[in-house]
Amino acid sequence: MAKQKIAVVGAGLIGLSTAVYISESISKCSVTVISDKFTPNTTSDVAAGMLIPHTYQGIPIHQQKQWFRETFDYLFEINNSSEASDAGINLVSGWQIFKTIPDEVLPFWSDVVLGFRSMTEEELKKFPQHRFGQAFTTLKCDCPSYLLWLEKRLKENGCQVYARRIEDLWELHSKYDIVVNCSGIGSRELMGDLEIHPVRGQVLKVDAPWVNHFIRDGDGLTYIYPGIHNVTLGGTRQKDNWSLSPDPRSSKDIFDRCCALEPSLQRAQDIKVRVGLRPSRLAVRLQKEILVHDGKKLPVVHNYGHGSGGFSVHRGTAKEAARLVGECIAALEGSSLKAKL
Ligand SMILES: Cc1cc2nc3c(=O)[nH]c(=O)nc-3n(C[C@H](O)[C@H](O)[C@H](O)COP(=O)(O)OP(=O)(O)OC[C@H]3O[C@@H](n4cnc5c(N)ncnc54)[C@H](O)[C@@H]3O)c2cc1C
Ligand SMILES: O=C([O-])CC(=O)C(=O)O
Repeated sequence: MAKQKIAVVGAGLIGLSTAVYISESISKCSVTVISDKFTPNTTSDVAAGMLIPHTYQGIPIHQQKQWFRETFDYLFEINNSSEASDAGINLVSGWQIFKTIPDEVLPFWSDVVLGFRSMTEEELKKFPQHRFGQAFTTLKCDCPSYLLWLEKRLKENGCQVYARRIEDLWELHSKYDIVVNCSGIGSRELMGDLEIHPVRGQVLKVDAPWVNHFIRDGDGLTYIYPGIHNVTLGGTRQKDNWSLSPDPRSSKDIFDRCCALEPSLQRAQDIKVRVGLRPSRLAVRLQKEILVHDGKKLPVVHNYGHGSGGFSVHRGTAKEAARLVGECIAALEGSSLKAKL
């Protein structure tokens, strides 16, 4: 049976990780990634890259937990290998702190991260405005390094990569058997999906090598995340704001909020401002769709809408997308067999 030709649209975290998973798990296919932007110019490059899940309201918790666990285990294995520095993965310990006791004292992901516990009174003394906290160790990606590492994996696996904007998925019908749509916020235009909307995030990437413990305010707005090459200071969450221009007032506000939690950041150097649009949706769209045009069919697998939590679940959603691609291949093989009989 001839190899099925698969096009993956999008070269952010989700497109690259899905293409890698497909190329490693399905032998009877060839994989091509097509995207108008690549690292370092995607939303995924801007992210802090911390593995702390955000809850998707439209997805059962057991499913989200499984995606997180698969992602955590995958990156933990890389972290424990000689690939860790190339892939930009590090383990980081720290605190998530709350001004009032949260409803969820034990979040669903507490037994996936390492050493989860409540903070002690002694630890909380550092944060006089906060009454409660959780201490744990998790993983962090240096996002541009991780995206380059995924691109390298793709090329080693014999995948093709093309720079091109797709106006309509149907353009791919003449050359490809199956399309995997990982276009993130681009799906609003490409699929006409009005459920997906931007949540603008502005962060600062600073040089402060003495900061090696993360701090996240439980409201999710303020965070200090030390990584391999810099410390990410966040942030903003501006719903339906499409502006990619840095806002100087937000930068000052982020810096002040972070310094209030970690005063030594006043000495941070080399402050760079980055802005990204989180591709937000009530639920990640992870499903098959058959496009039909003039009686011809094009199977599509969607994998987009990861919002604030793409890094935390990407390997799990890539695995699920690959399973759906496998189902499309089985259906195509079944129908070509029938046609021959
Ligand atoms: C400030 C900020 C901080 C964040 N921090 C974290 C964090 O700490 N932890 C975490 O888990 N998540 C975090 N996130 C969320 C995470 O960045 C996203 O969930 C993830 O990057 C989404 O990846 P993606 O591949 O879907 O999107 P993108 O990176 O936007 O990739 C989409 C790709 O599709 C391509 N594309 C779109 N339309 C078309 C088209 N028509 N034709 C061709 N190509 C197309 C684009 O060029 C791009 O390559 C953060 C996000 C932001 C903005
Ligand atoms: O909330 C966090 O800790 C970081 C993040 O995912 C974001 O800013 O989207």
